[in-house]
Amino acid sequence: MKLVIIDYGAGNIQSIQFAFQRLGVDAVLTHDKEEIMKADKVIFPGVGEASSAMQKLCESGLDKIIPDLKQPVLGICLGMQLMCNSSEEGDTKGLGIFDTEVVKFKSPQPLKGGLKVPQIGWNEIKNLKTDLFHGVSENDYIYLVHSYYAPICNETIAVANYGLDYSAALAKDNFYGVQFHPEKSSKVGARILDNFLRM
Ligand SMILES: NC(=O)CC[C@H](N)C(=O)O
Repeated sequence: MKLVIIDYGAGNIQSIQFAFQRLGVDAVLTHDKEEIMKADKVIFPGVGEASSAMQKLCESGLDKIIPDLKQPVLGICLGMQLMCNSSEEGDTKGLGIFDTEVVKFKSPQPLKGGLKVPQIGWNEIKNLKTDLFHGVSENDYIYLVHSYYAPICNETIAVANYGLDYSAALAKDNFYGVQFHPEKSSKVGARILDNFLRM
């Protein structure tokens, strides 16, 4: 099984690579289009600011191939956000895989209970759908760091609440995206990555 992590200069890729190592799988870090297209599974990571990450992706030409990939693809955090139609962050046009627009948590209102933006820490996931969450329980905890979120939509496969319900994960066809960091989400995160490897 060949697993690649797309390396376009905007990823937290080493921690993801280590997480797969703990599952016994050596992931290849690459920006090579052929290698990405031939892989069995693809991870699309991302941390930082949306428009600069998207710019790097476009400079590498990878924005053209990702939407056409046929194997299971998992976007993580900013990777998931860039798979949506757009992000409010830096007024960024996304890859248009998930049919939704990423927006910012409004601070301090309407967030209730003095919630701070960005959300940093552990939160619960619920309304879990698809085999990505096989063996994961409703209200299990995952780890997140983000200021922007995808609203609930037809492609939502997990929900989190931070002042409002939003998409903790999205799926469409062979594409999956998680707003949280499975590589930093302890046993639950490891289970989700393992489930992805079995798709
Ligand atoms: N942790 C991150 O890199 C966050 C991604 C994105 N800029 C957000 O705030 O939602």
